[in-house]
Amino acid sequence: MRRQGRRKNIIESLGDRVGDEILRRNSGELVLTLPPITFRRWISYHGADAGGVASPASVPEGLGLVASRNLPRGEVVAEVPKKLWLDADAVAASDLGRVLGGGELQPWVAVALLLLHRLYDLLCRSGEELLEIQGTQLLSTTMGVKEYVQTEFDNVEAEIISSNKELFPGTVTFDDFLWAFGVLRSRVFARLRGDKLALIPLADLVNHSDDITSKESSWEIKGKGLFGRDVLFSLQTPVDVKSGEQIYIQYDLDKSNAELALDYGFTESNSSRDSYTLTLEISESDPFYDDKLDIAELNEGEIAYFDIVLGESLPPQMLPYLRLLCLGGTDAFLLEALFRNAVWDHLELPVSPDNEEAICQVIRNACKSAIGAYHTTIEEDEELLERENLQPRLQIAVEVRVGEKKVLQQIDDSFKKREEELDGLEYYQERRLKDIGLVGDNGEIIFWES
Ligand SMILES: C[S@@+](CC[C@H](N)C(=O)[O-])C[C@H]1O[C@@H](n2cnc3c(N)ncnc32)[C@H](O)[C@@H]1O
Repeated sequence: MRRQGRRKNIIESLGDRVGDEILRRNSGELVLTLPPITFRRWISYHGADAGGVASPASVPEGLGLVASRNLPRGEVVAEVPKKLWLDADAVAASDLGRVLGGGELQPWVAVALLLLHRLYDLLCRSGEELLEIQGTQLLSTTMGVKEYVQTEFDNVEAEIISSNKELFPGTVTFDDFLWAFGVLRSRVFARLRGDKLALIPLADLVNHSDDITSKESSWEIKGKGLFGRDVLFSLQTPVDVKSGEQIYIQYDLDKSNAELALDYGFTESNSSRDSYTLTLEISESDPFYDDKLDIAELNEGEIAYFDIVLGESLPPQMLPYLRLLCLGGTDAFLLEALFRNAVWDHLELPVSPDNEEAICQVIRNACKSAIGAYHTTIEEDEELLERENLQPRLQIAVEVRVGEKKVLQQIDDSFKKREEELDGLEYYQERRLKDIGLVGDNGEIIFWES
């Protein structure tokens, strides 16, 4: 499902003048105005199509790469020379590079500006509506991302865009900048981020399929020519593909549905994509705040984030962190400096019934309040998903929120079960008495022989 209807395929506009001819504005939509044959010629002119093995074509996911003959797994389907990439070097070599000098802009901001500079007269200005994601983590992440992009935009707007009107003659709005950010998020290959950030024309047409489960990367950067001087991006098909079928890769096995929705505008039905990030933090009003903070910093840090995946067990560090968070009363001796080196080892196992019960309550209350913040129930969402003709955006939002709720429900259920099992657990004092030989393996008191 496509997130931004206004862009068709940015790649044609990135490389050179031939590309600039291809995109034209048509009732606010970016459209491909040159016939695909011209685009293919442009690609093969630059030697990027690996001998015509795969061609850009219209597919259900928008544009995609289709095999021109039967391709065995590992066959190279695109080889894109560095001169066609949109990366920090392309920025440096452009008019924009001259203006930026060796400035300190983050790589993505520089590339986003280049994108806007090349496309300035083509952008339409429709604002992007938010998904129907009330109560979800996706909403807070989306809002966080928007705020971050807004801050970056305010800086470059003041320092670069408004003072270089010859490079940006139209009005560049926050929406345009957000669009450029969205293009980068959805089209940059996972390991090509940060300083290595680059948009790779042609290769960026490859769509994702969850049926591709191999962890191996489908691409590499190679040197070609004399002494490997010509760097190129080489994309291979991860599986056999028949002639006429689409080539797919796996974008990222580790991304949750919320991340897939945010980055690419689609979700997967695979339950391992349903996840919830629990954020745990020591309360400043905790009477042992300072000691707990010192201890937390030895391990997870002041704020701990735990990604919990549907159907999988809790992250191993979560219970020890929760034990620390809830430590109090007679158990507070573990916070003393004397125990500092061993405290995390002690927290690996149950400390006391009170502590373990407090953990269950804290988590169950947090789950209940998070579930209560969604404006629909799991059942209502499932009913919605069964409806035909659900708007794609609504469908994504519902899939993300129902997945989050299921994970929260799973966490609540597992702590409910734990609450019922508290009597059967072994706690610190018992372990201690066993260690010094005062209690036997079955809990019996051992008396000294006379
Ligand atoms: C790297 S681009 C791939 C080319 C893109 N289809 C186009 O038309 O330009 C990534 C975007 O393709 C679309 N896409 C890729 N795989 C998809 C999938 N399995 N389901 C739905 N959309 C997909 C999404 O819009 C995503 O943001």
